[in-house]
Amino acid sequence: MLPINYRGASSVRFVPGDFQPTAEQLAIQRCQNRYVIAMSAAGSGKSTTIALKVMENVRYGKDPRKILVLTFSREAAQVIRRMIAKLSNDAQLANAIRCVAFDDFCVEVLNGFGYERADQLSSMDEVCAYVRKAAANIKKREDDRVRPLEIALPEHNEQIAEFVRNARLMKANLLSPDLDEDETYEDRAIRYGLPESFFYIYREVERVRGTGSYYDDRPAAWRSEFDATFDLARMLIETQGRIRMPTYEFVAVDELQDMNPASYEVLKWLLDPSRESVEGSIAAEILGPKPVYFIGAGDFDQIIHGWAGSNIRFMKECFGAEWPSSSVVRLTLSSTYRHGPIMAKMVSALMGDGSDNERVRSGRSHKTEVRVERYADHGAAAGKLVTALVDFRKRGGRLDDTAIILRSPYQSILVENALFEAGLNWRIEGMESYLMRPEVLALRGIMAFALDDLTTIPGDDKFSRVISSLLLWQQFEWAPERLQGKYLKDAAKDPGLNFQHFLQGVLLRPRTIYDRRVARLSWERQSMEETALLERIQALNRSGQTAKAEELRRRSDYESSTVEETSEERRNRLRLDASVALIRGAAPDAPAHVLLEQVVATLDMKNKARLLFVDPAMARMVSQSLDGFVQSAKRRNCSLREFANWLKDVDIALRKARPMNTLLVCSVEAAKGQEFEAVLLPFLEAGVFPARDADPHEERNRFYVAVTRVCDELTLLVPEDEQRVSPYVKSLKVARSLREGGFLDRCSDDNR
Ligand SMILES: Nc1ncnc2c1ncn2[C@@H]1O[C@H](COP(=O)(O)OP(=O)(O)OP(=O)(O)O)[C@@H](O)[C@H]1O
Repeated sequence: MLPINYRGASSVRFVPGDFQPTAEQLAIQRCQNRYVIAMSAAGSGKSTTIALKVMENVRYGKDPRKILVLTFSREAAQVIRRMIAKLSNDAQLANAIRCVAFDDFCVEVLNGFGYERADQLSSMDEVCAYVRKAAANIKKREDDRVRPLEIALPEHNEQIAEFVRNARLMKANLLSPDLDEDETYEDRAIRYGLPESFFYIYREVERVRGTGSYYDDRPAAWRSEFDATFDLARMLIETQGRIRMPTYEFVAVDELQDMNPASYEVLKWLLDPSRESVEGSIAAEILGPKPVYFIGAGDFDQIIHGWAGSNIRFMKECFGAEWPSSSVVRLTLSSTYRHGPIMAKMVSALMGDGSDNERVRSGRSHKTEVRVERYADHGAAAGKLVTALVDFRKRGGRLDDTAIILRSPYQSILVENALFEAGLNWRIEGMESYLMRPEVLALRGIMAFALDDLTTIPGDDKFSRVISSLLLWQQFEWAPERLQGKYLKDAAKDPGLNFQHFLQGVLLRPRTIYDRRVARLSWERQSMEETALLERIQALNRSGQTAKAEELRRRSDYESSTVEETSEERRNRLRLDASVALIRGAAPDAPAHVLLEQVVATLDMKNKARLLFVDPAMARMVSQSLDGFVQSAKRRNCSLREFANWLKDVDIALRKARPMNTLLVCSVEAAKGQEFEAVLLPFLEAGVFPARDADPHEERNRFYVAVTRVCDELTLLVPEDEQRVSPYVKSLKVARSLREGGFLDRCSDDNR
């Protein structure tokens, strides 16, 4: 049943009035059960069905403001909102319905409690500082004890990264940092198969973070990703729901496979009707609580957030276990409407058990073209991407409905450069443009300084971003307050001058006792202290205590003239100095890539990456990014000044890009929940996708998510050397699927 006016090349894939739900969708839409669960394949219309169900609720009188749609990414929340708008042809209605990512929803609820807002940390590296602090607290405490415990504290980045990952899993599983009654650390260690020391640190980090009991006045000081969900879930358990949660009459969760025990706890409270009477609504007290209706839709094969506690066992065994079975219905959506029969066959081959069982059928007669392109090296792959895009556009394809999906952020260097050279506009989701990555910004900052041309880095935010990157790479300790507030505002007035001052006067000058002391203060505080000192000296002089005044002045002079550097600080300073000298001493036409390679080596950036980035995979990625940056200079084959100016042009092009006629370059995570007329997947080779050391199961799911984003045209770029082709591309059995689908003539590759 698919009499739909399909529009092919358009991101609006149906005409609002013409849309006809399938029988399966109608069954879900009209189902009267209180809890509806639909687990089915990618593109089978889950989000669409959620949108239909939401509209059905509105049609039957539910206030749109009493409807909540939760997803697990902001992009996916946008997709549902757009679907509601399209299906209902009513943007206002779509805006009235709350569509929001789960953790953002929890942040909003927690902020509504009137606490001061917690700092939201976005990277593992930011969390790392707090782990170190907690480890130092434990060490100090144990050192003070007569019989200190033997606790192995994490010191190196890799240990800290492992700690952060395990702590996330514990939080996803709602494990309180405090021991239960009669429980010992040893019990916990045995139960969860982790060392005892993990639980000591977990407890201390959470104490420092101050998750704060609801009855406690102390709010959390900071939250990293998913902490808000954990905090809210714990508060709900602790207060037995006697806190002001917003109430809804219908709740939908898309990407249900990403639920974990913590998010489930929040969901349970949202679905618990007895809360209304707790809030004292008179109507609720007389009539009894109104039931809250629920729909959840997901796909087990799309679990790519195992580190955040998503797992099939929980979903199959625990999710909804306490709901009365008569109220729960599990319905399915068996056909995909995103892509045609060939893709459906390929997906079945990729995810199947080796048998010929179809995992998913296509409900579309419309074909999905599949191409496999071979490349000699990554530079050639980027060139082939551009050729494919230009050809696609010539055939009437829309770039704003096209995505290049990347496995790893460093891969964007070649891709962005190739797009720029071809005059194609792009935007980025789920990662940063390589131009804004800290290692590249640090190099651009050094180039700008040595060449004495800060205009090569455009944008009002350049000052703070370049300085933050340089501070990071120079391992230079500066209070975060110094990068905010007045100093930056002043600096922005004349960034060139201030940048020179910053490098010359701060990073390249040996640190004195005074520098070290004020590095921990804000600029305002430093200036207050300086004024106070002057006033004190003047007052002493006025009152005739000249010796005391002289003593104060001498002490202050001593502090500002006595160098106090660690050997590491000295090494880093000298390395920076040598890098600047190297650029300044080079001939004006010396090739950029040769100089950059020397600068990267002089600064020892690759080894430093292992020290700076907590996650080893991140350190590896940074190293690859540095190589990619040098390679892109080599491809330009120009002087450093020309290269810096060329980077400026790329930067300006990216800043100017608007969604219209702009293709998307994104991570798999950001692509999840979205779909595109054309999808291009470059660099599909063993060790790259699947990435080395990644969980193979999750990696295969990641590949599945990436390929299933396509509607009409899929381009897979693989190496010429068959041995190096990604095993996932091989499992798609492209040629076989095309042959069986009766489209062998369309196969541009003999990939079996
Ligand atoms: N009844 C239908 N007729 C035609 N097209 C449909 C129908 N239902 C859904 N679609 C289309 O199928 C495509 C996939 O739908 P949707 O995004 O809802 O799938 P999904 O299962 O949520 O996908 P994923 O899990 O990959 O995010 C969309 O383009 C949607 O418009």
